[in-house]
Amino acid sequence: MTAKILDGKAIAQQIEVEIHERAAAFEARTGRRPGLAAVLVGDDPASQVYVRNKERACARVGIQSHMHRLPDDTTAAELMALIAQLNADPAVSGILVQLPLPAGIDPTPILDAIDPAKDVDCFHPQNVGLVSQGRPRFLPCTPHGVLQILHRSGISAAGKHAVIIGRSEIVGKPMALMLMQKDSTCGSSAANATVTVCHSRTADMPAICRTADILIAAIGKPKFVTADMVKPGAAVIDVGINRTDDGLCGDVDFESVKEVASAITPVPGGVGPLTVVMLMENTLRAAEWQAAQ
Ligand SMILES: NC(=O)C1=CN([C@@H]2O[C@H](COP(=O)(O)OP(=O)(O)OC[C@H]3O[C@@H](n4cnc5c(N)ncnc54)[C@H](OP(=O)(O)O)[C@@H]3O)[C@@H](O)[C@H]2O)C=CC1
Ligand SMILES: Nc1nc(=O)c2c([nH]1)NC[C@@H]1CN(c3ccc(C(=O)N[C@@H](CCC(=O)O)C(=O)O)cc3)C=[N+]21
Ligand SMILES: [Mg+2]
Repeated sequence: MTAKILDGKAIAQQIEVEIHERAAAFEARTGRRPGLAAVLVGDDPASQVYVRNKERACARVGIQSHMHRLPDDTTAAELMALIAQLNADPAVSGILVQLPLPAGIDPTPILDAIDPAKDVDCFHPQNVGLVSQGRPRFLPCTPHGVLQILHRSGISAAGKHAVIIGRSEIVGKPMALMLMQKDSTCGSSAANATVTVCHSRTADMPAICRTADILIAAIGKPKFVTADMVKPGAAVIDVGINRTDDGLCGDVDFESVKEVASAITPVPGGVGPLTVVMLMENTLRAAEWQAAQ
């Protein structure tokens, strides 16, 4: 079997059209644009790329982007002062602090200081709690993007065994929460999957992965998932983005796994573009709620 390639870029473009229309309606109704403040501290090259992609997406869908590029010797106190200013600014609907922060700054108090109503990454404990309880205010961008890829490709997760490799707060853990939800929480079909989460302490991981109908890799290790770890006919979602000497690659060994899987996301052009567009959705959602207050 040769897998169907799930074109994340094309799916993201479809969703962008929908968001563009909603953003235009918002502007017509309120006389102002939704605004996204992005804070980038330091000069990490990957972060520069991601933030630039987010800025460009804002321009395409009709969201005003407010960029804050700060030097890598910025202090935690300076960052806290900026967050307070953005929290109070009515032109700012959503706030994103790009991770990782420079080594000297603990991200937790910074992220916790973001107004939960503007927390478009869905990192604030209040928003994570709401997702966990199945009554989300925002949905975390990358896991939401993965669900959109599945939904818009006609791959139902209901009753399936979904195996996630990785338990980070940004990808693996919220992915598990969303896939196990009973009811529809994201405007796509209810997930209703049976979920297993693997991590670096998991014993006999290849055997667990081979039982997955849907295998989601969020590890951060190039080509970690090989064909022998994949059940024939499984859908494989590659969240990983690794910069190697041969360029960008995912956590999945695409060339071998595509011969076993029924569907697979490429890197680039898979999950990444969905992460960006779901951030746009959250920013618009934030603006709509704030306008209704
Ligand atoms: N496409 C997109 O939009 C996004 C892509 N990414 C990419 O996804 C990848 C993962 O990101 P992120 O979740 O932030 O990464 P983290 O480094 O925070 O988490 C990696 C996870 O993988 C687990 N892991 C590491 N090595 C192994 C191993 N040998 N066997 C099993 N599990 C292992 C870790 O286990 P343990 O917890 O035990 O340490 C951890 O839970 C990265 O490549 C990142 O660049 C991230 C965010 C968005
Ligand atoms: N506060 C915060 N929120 C995040 O959502 C966040 C973050 N910090 N830190 C880093 C990770 C990673 N991430 C990506 C965003 C866009 C692409 C993306 O646009 N990818 C394209 C292009 C990739 C490229 O050219 O490098 C693709 O996969 O096709 C990827 C990954 C968001 N993250
Ligand atoms: Mg990708």
